[in-house]
Amino acid sequence: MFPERLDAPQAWSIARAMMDGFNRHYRLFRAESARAKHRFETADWHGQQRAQRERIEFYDLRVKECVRRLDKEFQAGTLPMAVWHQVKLHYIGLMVNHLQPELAETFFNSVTTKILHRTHFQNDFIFVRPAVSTEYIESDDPAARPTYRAYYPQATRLPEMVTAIVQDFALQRPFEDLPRDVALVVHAINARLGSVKWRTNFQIQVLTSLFYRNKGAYLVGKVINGYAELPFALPILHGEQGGLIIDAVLFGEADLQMLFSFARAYFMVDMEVPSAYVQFLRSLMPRKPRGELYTALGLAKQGKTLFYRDFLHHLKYSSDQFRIAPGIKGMVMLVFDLPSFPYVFKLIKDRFPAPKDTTREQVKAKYLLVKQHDRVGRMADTLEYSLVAFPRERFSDALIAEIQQHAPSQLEISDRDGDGRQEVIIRHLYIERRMVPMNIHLQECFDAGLEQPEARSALEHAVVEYGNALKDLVAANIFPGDMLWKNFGITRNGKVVFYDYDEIEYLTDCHFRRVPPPRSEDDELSGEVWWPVGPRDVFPETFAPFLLGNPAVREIFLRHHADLLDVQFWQSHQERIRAGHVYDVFPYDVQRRFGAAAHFPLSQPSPVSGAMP
Ligand SMILES: Nc1ncnc2c1ncn2[C@@H]1O[C@H](COP(=O)(O)OP(=O)(O)OP(=O)(O)O)[C@@H](O)[C@H]1O
Repeated sequence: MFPERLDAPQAWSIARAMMDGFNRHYRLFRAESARAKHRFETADWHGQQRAQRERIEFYDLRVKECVRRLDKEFQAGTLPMAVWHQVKLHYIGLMVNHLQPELAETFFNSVTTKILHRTHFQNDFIFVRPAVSTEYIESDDPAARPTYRAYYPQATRLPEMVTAIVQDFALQRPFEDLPRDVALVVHAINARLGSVKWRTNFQIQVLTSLFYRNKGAYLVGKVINGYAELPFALPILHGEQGGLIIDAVLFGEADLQMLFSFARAYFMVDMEVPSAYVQFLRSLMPRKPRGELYTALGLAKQGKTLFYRDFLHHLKYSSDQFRIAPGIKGMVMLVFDLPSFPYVFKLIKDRFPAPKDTTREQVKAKYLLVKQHDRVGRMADTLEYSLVAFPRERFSDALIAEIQQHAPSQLEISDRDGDGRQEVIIRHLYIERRMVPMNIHLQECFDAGLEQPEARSALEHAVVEYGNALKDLVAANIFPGDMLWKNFGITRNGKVVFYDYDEIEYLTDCHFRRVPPPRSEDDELSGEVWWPVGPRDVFPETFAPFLLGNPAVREIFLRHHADLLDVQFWQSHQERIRAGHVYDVFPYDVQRRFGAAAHFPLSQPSPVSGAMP
């Protein structure tokens, strides 16, 4: 029950201090995101990547700062619960006209859960559920920019309209040839809309901040005509002569999903009302959970909060049991899933068998490296949680036995909150999107029979995509370490994504070597590695025997990606990266590029069909 009177003298000051802490966080977050425009205009690619990496740390730093302040000024840890009740009420009052209330709630939770005991993690003290609505939030500031702008064609034609849309972003770098690019965009829109009649409500709505990431800026919006809405995005890049170019038009939910994929780095976007951005983006991608959209906008803590709320809701409305994930078990990670829920849960085992030579801390460091690095659409993002409780009755006994055997330090089974129900509490885990492991996918193709055209085409797609994934990782200065099929998964859209990070290295830290000539006939005949191998030595010639045992796979791989078996390929890219080159990796099919064929990046256009029949 909430108190009738707010009579604790410190409660208001504590709530105010927490809100100040959040406001400072969002101010810094927003300023860093806004600076992305200048970095883009001046082609400061290394700066952009550094900022993307560093911004991820902002949140935890501000939470720590705030906890320190509360301890110092209010001895927060010693206050009675009656005071915390009132702190929450005052805080709700402070959110009434706030422009980021949902983020402020999450910040409040992060701070209070560092101070209060776990038994108080309930809606009286923290925001288990949101208290404030995010609908129709607008800034009253006359200088504030709206969330999106609407353009109507009445007086103008489509080319003028598209030109105005692009020019309104006032990018401080000239376009190489804007009329040419606008003509290409208009042609694409006309081709897409076909001969439909323009209805009275025909308009184009565009989000007012560009979305920056790596070497690109993305203009995001939708065309509305009658009852139809067509989402679109225009990637703006630097052309070869240094001027700006519109590189393609992406249309529809699938293209946008690829742009906002969980396997890519977070965008930098200058947003005053993030919930309004999320609402707009949701209208373009209705199937993408709101949590993933917040994460894609760099608001990863909010993404985590929403994910967890969705997860608890799913648990309540499902009845299946957690089980060991299908596929080959990991030596380092213990992986389980809930069949009805499209994510996997991964925990680090307590011991690793030979030849694994690593520690829990090193594995965590590799996962962190991936979180902070550009994931180029090829490495799954992970959400990291501590002390997660699951209902015991949802765990199969086999899974409990598995955890007891391989990760006992991570497991507690108890009635933590004293409600008479046993819970499985996992000390530390990662959660990531579930994919179909590649070994299972390939086996399904073989089982269907490669004389079937669909199975053949699915196999071809998977193998070409696998090579592309390796090449995109190269472009991002990543060597996956363990390249076996089982360490890659295939997504709903047929993309191949890597998920096993414990042996990952920067490409520039590896030594790519040729296998030395045999010293004797014995060397030549032995099936063993007889030459000395250093910790980061890699021998590309040796990939074939363990990857390409199947003749059909081998034939496809060699046709498209034989260069991956050549030491020269790896060394030359390593040299370019060392010399400061930042490769382009496009979040869309390279065939979609207007100037396309002229310069493909490292990877190849994918064959069309990726799905299994
Ligand atoms: N995102 C995912 N989607 C579906 N299955 C997954 C996913 N991540 C892991 N798995 C399954 O769990 C298994 C083990 O996961 P992972 O490769 O991460 O563990 P590992 O211990 O690092 O493996 P290794 O022994 O190769 O180092 C995979 O082979 C796969 O079957």
